[in-house]
Amino acid sequence: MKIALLGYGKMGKIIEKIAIDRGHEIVLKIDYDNLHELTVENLQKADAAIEFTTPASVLHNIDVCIAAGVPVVVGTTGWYDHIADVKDKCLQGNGAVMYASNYSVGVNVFFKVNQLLAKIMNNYPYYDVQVEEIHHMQKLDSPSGTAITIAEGILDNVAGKSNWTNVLITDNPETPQEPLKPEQLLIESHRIDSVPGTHTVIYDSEVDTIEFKHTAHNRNGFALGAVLAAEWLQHKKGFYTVHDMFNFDI
Ligand SMILES: NC(=O)C1=CN([C@@H]2O[C@H](COP(=O)(O)OP(=O)(O)OC[C@H]3O[C@@H](n4cnc5c(N)ncnc54)[C@H](OP(=O)(O)O)[C@@H]3O)[C@@H](O)[C@H]2O)C=CC1
Ligand SMILES: O=C(O)C1=N[C@H](C(=O)O)C[C@H](O)C1
Repeated sequence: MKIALLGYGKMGKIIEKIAIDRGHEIVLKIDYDNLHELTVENLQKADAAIEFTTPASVLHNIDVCIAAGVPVVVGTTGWYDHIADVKDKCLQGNGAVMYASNYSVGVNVFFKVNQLLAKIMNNYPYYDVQVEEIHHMQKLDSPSGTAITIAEGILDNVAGKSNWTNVLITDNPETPQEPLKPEQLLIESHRIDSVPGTHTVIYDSEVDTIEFKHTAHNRNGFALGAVLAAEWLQHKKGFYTVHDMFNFDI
């Protein structure tokens, strides 16, 4: 398969290696310094595009892929308020778009078990629940997209929680913190060194604590999942999430 890489940063470089190892060819690489090469004509040289850039550029990049008729796997996070608009554009433009807050198999298993755990814990309202995420210092968005997906899995199943709220923990003890309402699900974000991504769901009661945790050791799992998604999306039309590709029903 011929692949266009939109974004050639930490993820783009690993995706390139994994794609080549799987027998694919990279026909276009777009980064901040050659944005003028992102044209419909150039994109049409590819069978699929894989997009890992920034929250500020992702919407434009998806638009160009739809205009070119090239399926696009979107990894960028931090744009999820626009999902409904992007879905409309994709369907109206007869495009093919897949998005996911996290493409790794391990995290997608974690998402599934998180929903099951939340269903069980809904019967025990004396446990309070919160989500914690830790990422590297260069991360632009908070909370992480993965933490949002985890929070949605909890909000769908735990009756005592109605919406999530985010606190980015800084080193500054003066940073004001709003008091939390009981129905708010806290997502605590930490930015430490070069951590690839750690997510923990914590159910806490007076008598004990249950911690459910996923730790990425590197970015290879995210990158492999994105390449698998491009293989899956090739020749399809429509708007998909990674859940359409992974089937963990038992
Ligand atoms: N869904 C998933 O599984 C995962 C998602 N992510 C998400 O992917 C995104 C990228 O992550 P990561 O690779 O670590 O980030 P990086 O900052 O390492 O890479 C982003 C790259 O995009 C480039 N860029 C900026 N603007 C544009 C543009 N308009 N068109 C093309 N390229 C552009 C940047 O160039 P320059 O540096 O010159 O500005 C940079 O090289 C983030 O949103 C992150 O949250 C990350 C891991 C897994
Ligand atoms: O920015 C990152 O690095 C990551 N972003 C994704 C997210 O926001 O959840 C996925 C992964 O955790 C790494």
